[in-house]
Amino acid sequence: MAKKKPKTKQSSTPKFKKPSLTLTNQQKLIFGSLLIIIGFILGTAFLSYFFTGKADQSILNEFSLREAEAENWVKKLGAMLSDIFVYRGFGVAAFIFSGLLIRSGLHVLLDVNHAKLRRYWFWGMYLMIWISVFFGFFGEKHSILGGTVGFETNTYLQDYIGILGVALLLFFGLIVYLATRFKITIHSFIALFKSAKKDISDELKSDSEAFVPFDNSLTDEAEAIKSANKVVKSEKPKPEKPAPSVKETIPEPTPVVEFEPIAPKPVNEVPISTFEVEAPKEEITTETAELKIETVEEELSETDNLSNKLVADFGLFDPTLELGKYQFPPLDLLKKYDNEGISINQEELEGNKNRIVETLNNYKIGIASIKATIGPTVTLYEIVPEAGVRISKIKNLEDDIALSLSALGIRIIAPIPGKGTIGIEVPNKNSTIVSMRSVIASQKFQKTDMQLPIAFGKTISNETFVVDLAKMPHMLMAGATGQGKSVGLNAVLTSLLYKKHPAEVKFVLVDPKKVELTLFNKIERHYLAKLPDEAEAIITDNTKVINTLNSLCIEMDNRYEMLKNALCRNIVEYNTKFKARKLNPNDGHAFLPYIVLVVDEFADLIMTAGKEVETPVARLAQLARAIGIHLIIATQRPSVNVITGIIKANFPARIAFRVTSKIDSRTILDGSGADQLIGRGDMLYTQGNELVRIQCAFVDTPEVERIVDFIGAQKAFPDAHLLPEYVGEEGGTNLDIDISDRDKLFKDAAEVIVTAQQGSASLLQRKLKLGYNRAGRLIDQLEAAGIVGPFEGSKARQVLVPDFIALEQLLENEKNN
Ligand SMILES: Nc1ncnc2c1ncn2[C@@H]1O[C@H](COP(=O)(O)OP(=O)(O)OP(=O)(O)O)[C@@H](O)[C@H]1O
Repeated sequence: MAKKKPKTKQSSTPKFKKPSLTLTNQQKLIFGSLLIIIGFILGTAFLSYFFTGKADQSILNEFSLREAEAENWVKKLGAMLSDIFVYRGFGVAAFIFSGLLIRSGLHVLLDVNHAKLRRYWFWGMYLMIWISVFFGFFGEKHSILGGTVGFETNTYLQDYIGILGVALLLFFGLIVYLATRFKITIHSFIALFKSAKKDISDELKSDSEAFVPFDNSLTDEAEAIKSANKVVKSEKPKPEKPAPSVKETIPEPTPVVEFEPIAPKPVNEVPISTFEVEAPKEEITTETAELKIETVEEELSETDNLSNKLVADFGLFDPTLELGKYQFPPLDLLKKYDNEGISINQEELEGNKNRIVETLNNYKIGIASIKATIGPTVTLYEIVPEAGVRISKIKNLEDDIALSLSALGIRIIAPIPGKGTIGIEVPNKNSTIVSMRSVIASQKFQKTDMQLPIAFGKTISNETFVVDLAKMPHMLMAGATGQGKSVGLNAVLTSLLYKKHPAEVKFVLVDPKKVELTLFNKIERHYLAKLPDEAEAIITDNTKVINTLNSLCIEMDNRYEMLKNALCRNIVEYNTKFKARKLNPNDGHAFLPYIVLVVDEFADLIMTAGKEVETPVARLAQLARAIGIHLIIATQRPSVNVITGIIKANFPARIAFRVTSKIDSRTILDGSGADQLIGRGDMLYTQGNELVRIQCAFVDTPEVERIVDFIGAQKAFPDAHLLPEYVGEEGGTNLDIDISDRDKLFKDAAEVIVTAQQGSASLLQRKLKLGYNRAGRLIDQLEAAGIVGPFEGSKARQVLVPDFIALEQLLENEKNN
């Protein structure tokens, strides 16, 4: 397939090329206009030949005689050239040649797109030969239209393949031309045919509607038929909602509860209650529609024609091609547990339900109905109270119900949002493990089209819970020690490793505890990002985190600049455009992988670095969503001096594992609940208002080890993904750099910077394939030469030279001084 061609690979690592045309502007003017004039003269001569050719036959041999006069509008030269090109050459198709000359002249004059010109010439010559052979096919009678080339080629071909053979060959030639030049496919023919058919039937329909007789009775009849049809349509049976697993109605006045057996829900089945987490469908549709409109508009432009051509020739740009043979980790690296799947303890269910009803009855609260939904660790009893019962009354009985059920971790949700019921969550005596394997294997995760899907675990209705980190867009995770945070982080990373190619996502891992994330060192060159001068990708030293965070801010600014130049609003649009080859890598564009920053112990960082950490984190959290940088921050200590107001405001997605106090719960979730969890991966998730209780998927260290070993053993990128360098406050430049001491690549570097109009060392690293130190030195030298401005913190340096000509002049002046 085209996208697997090694050719594409070349384009995936574009090198900066010097402009190949070395003509000066004056030379371009002279040469360009010469070509146009020649083309024009030829065109005139050819046209004249069809009127004056016969008369000029005689003077063709008397070219050198001055007195011999030609009737051609371009006189003797015209007569001779048209004899060569039209009569002895290609007939009417010779006009194409003069057209090509004029077009070439314009290209040289205006200095535009030479690659395109080569294509024009190729297809122009092709068409010339085809037209000439086509007219030649009709014999000597029309020899002037096909020229000698057409006639002779025809007779030659007919001797070998006969008339039918030549006709078929011509037809094939035409198909090749139409298919390649106009991208015509068999489908476009079918579509054309279909639309024509539809137009005709529409027309017939509108005609018949236009001829509705002015007979009232008839019209009424038609109306009646129409409305009858409508009724029939609207009476179509609606799809039935799945029945709840346990449902019972308590008849008045004394409620009697009949508990039916509760069937376990198979994994992946449509749940009883669904928590919509994925983005609404319309959002995606609008985005796609906007993209489509954009594409249609841009297709008109020149650049788009070129990119379409490139896509036709090489296929869409494939960022995964550099590691084309990369294999995703197989499912069997993850452990299968024996006690997976829900086992129902009928006695327990019955007992719990009776106790709930009794407790409520003791307080004179009548129940209209009760049903249970069994989850992996808790069972949700949904109660519909009798009319007139105050909800707050039930809410206040939380402790009493907990006492009567003699269970920890009872949570009352009154009312369940979006439902007219009250929920009582009661932990199961024997909880089941939700394995990472089961959630990764689920259809919901496998078939998802989310950008950064995370399979967290299972909801209370045993439904696999998958969310898109790209939509969150940042996540705060808190919980007391030993309640499942590290497992949660591993579940996030594992989900992404199972779904995203190394070229599509990069992790920046911060692990002050030095133990939790070190395993991921093995996939440094596949999935990790780091600062250019760092030996280790995983950051364990708090002081280094500050540099990394600031570097991410620079990366963010660079990406915004790239998006701005590409007229894109977010990373998805940008990458779509880049894949469609609408963005030129020579202009500083590149495929942007998502970057996920994971901080395992944020409290530790804030305690040691305070504002220095808070400011870049808040900045990233505020701005980085559109450009594909996402933050996941975990902490054991959810106190207000760790999770500050500014951090909280920018992390809408929050996860709480069990915490010890209501205050901690409130700090994370803005409400209680996390203090009533039972631990071991029992968690609450919120992305706004609604709280979802989830049993986090369990992934053990040996499983993660097997995954990273599997990935680590495969071919990797030469280095970890390099983030832009960040020179701390102590960093400065020595502006007295001697011209003779300059790097050999100084001029190339200057050209790269001026072309991209972006003064960043990382750009030089990418384009010229340099290490960090050399690129940094080059930037210093460029600053000394006055090509880029001074260091500006997190922003890219300003480029002080507007274009190539100014650069040439600047360097020339330097030499002369
Ligand atoms: N989703 C889960 N399912 C089952 N058991 C779990 C789950 N998550 C955690 N556990 C159990 O809890 C233990 C502690 O989990 P984990 O190491 O993730 O806690 P932690 O919150 O990261 O603790 P610390 O903050 O001290 O690192 C695990 O070893 C495991 O036995």
